[in-house]
Amino acid sequence: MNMFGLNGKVAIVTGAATGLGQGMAIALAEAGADIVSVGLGDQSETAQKIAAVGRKFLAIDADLFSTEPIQGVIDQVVAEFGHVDILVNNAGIIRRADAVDFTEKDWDDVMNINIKTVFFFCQAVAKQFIKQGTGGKIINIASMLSFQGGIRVPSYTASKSGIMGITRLMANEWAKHNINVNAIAPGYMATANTAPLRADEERSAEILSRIPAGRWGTPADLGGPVVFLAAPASDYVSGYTIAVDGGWLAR
Ligand SMILES: NC(=O)c1ccc[n+]([C@@H]2O[C@H](COP(=O)([O-])OP(=O)(O)OC[C@H]3O[C@@H](n4cnc5c(N)ncnc54)[C@H](O)[C@@H]3O)[C@@H](O)[C@H]2O)c1
Ligand SMILES: O=C(O)C(=O)C[C@H](O)[C@H](O)CO
Repeated sequence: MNMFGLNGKVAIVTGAATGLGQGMAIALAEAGADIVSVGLGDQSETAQKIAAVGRKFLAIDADLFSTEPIQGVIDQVVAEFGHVDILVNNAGIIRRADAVDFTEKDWDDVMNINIKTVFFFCQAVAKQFIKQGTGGKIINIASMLSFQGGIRVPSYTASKSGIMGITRLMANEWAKHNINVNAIAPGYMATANTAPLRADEERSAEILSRIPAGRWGTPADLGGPVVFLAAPASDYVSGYTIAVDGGWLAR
């Protein structure tokens, strides 16, 4: 068995049209998986990059603000490929304002997409893994702010700390079905999510000065960790959140 091989596996990646999701989708495809990208926006760039690797690609338009599309997505994937093996819950949003000014809408919007939908996507795919009798791999995208408070991102911090907690809970309950649930906590990565931070010279310099690697992360930096957590190599890793942060947390 190739410990890092994903040949014959089907991976659902949410929010893979851009950024970290696209980077992880490419890495999973390079390891042999066929890719289903679920989310909003133009998926053509991801489609092109997966085709270049020689794997199958299916784009499904779905607004993950609501849990409503989830079962239909799984049914469509099973109809197309016959099975699903890997779920990467990557789609997420951030809203920034001081805690004293933070609105209820910004709280609810972030919590809906970043944690409620993630939990119910995990639940639906776990039911499918159990039905298949194959086990499976779930990888949730957390953040440095699963471990730290941060500033001006109250609902984001709540959602990403919550991700670390429910990742452990689901791992505990579903290990008996050979389902591994783990998370990746990216550090400060150069994507649309952090564009306002990188545009602010002072904040950007402050962040960079704290990263031992001396640079912002890139989508490709998540490739190795996501393939590890999707592959047989991590079969005994359960409920863990791996920081991929250029040393930020260790400092
Ligand atoms: N960039 C960072 O520094 C960083 C650090 C830690 C964690 N993260 C997390 O990584 C994940 C990916 O973010 P990114 O940095 O690549 O930014 P991004 O904005 O490029 O990616 C977010 C993706 O989620 C999708 N999405 C947003 N709302 C959606 C909705 N309602 N329905 C379906 N899809 C939706 C977007 O279309 C997009 O493809 C997020 O969960 C984010 O919180 C990012
Ligand atoms: O601190 C902020 O404003 C962020 O943007 C946090 C980053 O997006 C990221 O989640 C850090 O891991």
